[in-house]
Amino acid sequence: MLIVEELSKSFDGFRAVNKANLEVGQGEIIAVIGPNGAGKTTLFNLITGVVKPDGGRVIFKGEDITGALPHEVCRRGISRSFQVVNLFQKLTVFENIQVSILAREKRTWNLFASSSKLVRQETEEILKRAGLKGKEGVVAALLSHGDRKVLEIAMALGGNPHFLILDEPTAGMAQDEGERCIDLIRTLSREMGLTIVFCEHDMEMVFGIADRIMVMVRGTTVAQDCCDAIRCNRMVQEAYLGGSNHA
Ligand SMILES: Nc1ncnc2c1ncn2[C@@H]1O[C@H](COP(=O)(O)OP(=O)(O)OP(=O)(O)O)[C@@H](O)[C@H]1O
Repeated sequence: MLIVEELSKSFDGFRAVNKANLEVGQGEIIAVIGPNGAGKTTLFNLITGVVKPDGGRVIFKGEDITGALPHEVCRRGISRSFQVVNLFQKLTVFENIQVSILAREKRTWNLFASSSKLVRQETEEILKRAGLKGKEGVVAALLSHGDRKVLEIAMALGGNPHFLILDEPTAGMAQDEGERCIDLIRTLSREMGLTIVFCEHDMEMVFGIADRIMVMVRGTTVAQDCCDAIRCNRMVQEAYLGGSNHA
């Protein structure tokens, strides 16, 4: 479904992503892991058009989308959440989701216009799916950290994606919030058939949910394999897991 070939990006001569490769099949859950600064977020930025690559290609569903703008990437079915949560703080949970759906349809949200009454059914469905029912009237700024991150995933669903990219979805969450978020990711994969790529530092979560794992070190793909193979990969252990089998 997605092929990343030799993708590269430098910032002021520093190679943040260095000929990275990634292959993602339809319906897979792929974890991208690597130490701080390995280039995971930059890789996601390159795939989603937030940053333009210096070299390499991004092929999605057989089409070359290298360097496409974020809205074009989104229109093709790739949605994402960010490491730092991106919400409309003064809007309610319901309104935030509505905005994301209206944005997909190229309409703008206005509290006093008929648009606010639109897409209610789809908003309700996303609310329910994300487990945010009962919190629809809460202003985003007042949500717990976990709910804010889940709302961001719900907003990504507003783009009606086939492919979801999540940047550290459970970071900073309390254990119960993290478990809820993991359940949500599994549900999105199983029930909606979404293909999901995420990066995460919590190895328990990574090994518990991923079908396959891509390991990045200093901008480069050092391994891409199933969980068991990654766990046993000596190069991964030395480069990332500190030489011992922490995984
Ligand atoms: N816009 C930018 N300008 C300059 N340097 C950047 C920029 N974006 C990323 N970098 C640098 O590129 C490297 C890779 O950063 P990136 O955020 O992609 O790593 P990461 O693997 O996501 O790290 P973390 O796990 O800490 O989030 C870092 O050294 C970072 O400082």
